[in-house]
Amino acid sequence: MSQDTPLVARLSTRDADFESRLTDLLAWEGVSDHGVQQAVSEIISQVRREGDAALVALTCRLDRLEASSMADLTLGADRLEAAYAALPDDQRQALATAAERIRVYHERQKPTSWQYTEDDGTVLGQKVTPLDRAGIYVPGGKAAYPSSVLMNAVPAHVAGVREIIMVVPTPDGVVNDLVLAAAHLAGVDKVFTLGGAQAVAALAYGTESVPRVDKIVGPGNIYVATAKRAVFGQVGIDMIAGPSEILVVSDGQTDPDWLAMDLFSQAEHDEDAQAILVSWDVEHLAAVEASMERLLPTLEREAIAGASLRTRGALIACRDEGEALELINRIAPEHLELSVEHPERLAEQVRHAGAIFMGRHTAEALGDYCAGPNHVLPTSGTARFSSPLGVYDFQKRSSIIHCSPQGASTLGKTASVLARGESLTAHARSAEYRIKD
Ligand SMILES: NC(=O)c1ccc[n+]([C@@H]2O[C@H](COP(=O)([O-])OP(=O)(O)OC[C@H]3O[C@@H](n4cnc5c(N)ncnc54)[C@H](O)[C@@H]3O)[C@@H](O)[C@H]2O)c1
Ligand SMILES: N[C@H](CO)Cc1c[nH]c[nH+]1
Ligand SMILES: [Zn+2]
Repeated sequence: MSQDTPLVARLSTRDADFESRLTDLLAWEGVSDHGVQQAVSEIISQVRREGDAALVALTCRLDRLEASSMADLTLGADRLEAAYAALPDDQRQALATAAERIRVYHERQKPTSWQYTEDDGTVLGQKVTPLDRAGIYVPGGKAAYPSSVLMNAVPAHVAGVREIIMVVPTPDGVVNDLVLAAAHLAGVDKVFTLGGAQAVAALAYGTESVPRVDKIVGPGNIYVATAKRAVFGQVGIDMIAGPSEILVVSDGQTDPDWLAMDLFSQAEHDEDAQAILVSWDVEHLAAVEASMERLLPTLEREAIAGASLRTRGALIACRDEGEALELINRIAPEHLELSVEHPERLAEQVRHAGAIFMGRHTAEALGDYCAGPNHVLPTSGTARFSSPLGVYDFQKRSSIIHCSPQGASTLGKTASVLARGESLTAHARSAEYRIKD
C-alpha cells in the first residue's frame, strides 16, 4: 500500500456508492480465503498423521523455534510458578485484581440445574455438567496476551472444568513470563508452546503428548479461526473470535484524541483488525482524523495500526442517531463504544454487538483487561448469533425425564399414536408396554 493512501477512509451514508463501499470494508476474506484454508487443512492432516513429530516440525518452521522434541514445547507447573513468583509487585497485583474481577463477574453467569414435578409425579428437568477437559488457545503471534489467559481460564474454573490445557505460540522462542504467571494464577493444568492451526489440530485430535480436549475456546488469527472451524464436530468450539474490531459512535462531544486512541487500541492488534468511527458531526470526524494523523507516529506499533487503518479503517458520516443505529446492527461489531451523552437510549436499540461500552469514559481497553466481562468476543458480524465467552461455554446440559407409573401410562398413549404415525412400531410398542389398562 502506498504511503499516499489516506490513513483512514472517509465514507458518508449520503454517497451513492456508500452501500458497496461499506460491504467491501466489512468483507474479511480470512476464514474463507482459499490459500489459508488449504494451508490449514494440510497442517491438520499432518498433525493427525504424524502427531508430535508434526508439531515439532511445524513449530520450528512457522514459529522459528529450535525444538527437537515435545519436551522443548512443554512447560511444567514449576516453570509457571517460578514466573509468577518472579513478577514485579505491580504486575502481580494487577493480575490478581483482574482475575478477581473476572471471577466475580463470571460467578453471576453460573447456570444451575433445575427440575419440576408434574401432578402425576413425573419429574422433568435439566442437569448442568462441566466439560471434562477444555483446550484454551491464547494468541501470541504479534503480541502476548496474559489477559486472554485469564479471560479463558477463569470462566472455565468457575464452570467446574476438570482439566484445562493451554496452548500459546512463542515465536522465535520468546516466552512471555506474564502469560505463564497468569496461567499459574488461573490454575491452568498443562501448557504447550504451540500456536496456529497445528495447536488447534493437536487439541482436537490429540497426539502422544497433547491430550485431546472436549472443546477449544479462545481467539486467534485467521489460521486459528479457520482451523477451529475445520475441527468443529470433532470437538466443540466457542465461536469465531478473529481479528479485533471496534465501532465507535460519537455525538461529537468526546475529545478527538481519546477517540483516536480508542480506535488505535484495536488497530494495533493486527493488520487485519478493524476500527470504525461513526458520527453525524462532520467537523468532529475531521478533528478525530487530525488527531489520528498526529498521534499515530507516537505508537510503538505504528506499522501494524497504520496498516490496519489504511486497509480496513473508516470514518463514517451519517445523518443522525437513527442511521448510526442501523449501521451498528448491520456491522454487529465485536466492541461497540457509545461515546454519547445518553448511551442508555442508544443501547436499548442495539441488537447486535459483542460488548457495549457505555459513555465517554468507558474506554474499550478497560474491558480488554479488568472490567470483568470477557474480552473473547464474536467478530466479523458473528455477534448476530454468538455471545461473549462465558461460563456457559464450559458446560453442557442433559435433559432429565423421570416418569411415574401414571405419567408413563399417560405419555405412552400420546407417544404410541405419534410413533405409529411415523411407522416406528418398536417405539410404539415400547411405549404401549407401560400403558395401564
Ligand atoms: N476476538 C477476541 O476476543 C480477541 C482477543 C485477543 C486477540 N484477538 C485477535 O487475535 C489475533 C492474534 O493473532 P496473532 O497473529 O498475534 O497470534 P495467533 O496466536 O493467533 O497466531 C500465531 C500463529 O499463527 C500461525 N501462522 C502465522 N503465519 C502463518 C502462515 N503463513 N501459515 C500457517 N500458520 C501461520 C503460526 O503458527 C503462529 O503460531 C489478532 O487478530 C487479535 O486481534 C482477538
Ligand atoms: N481487544 C482484544 C479482543 O479483541 C483483547 C485484548 C487483549 N489484550 C488487549 N486486548
Ligand atoms: Zn484489545
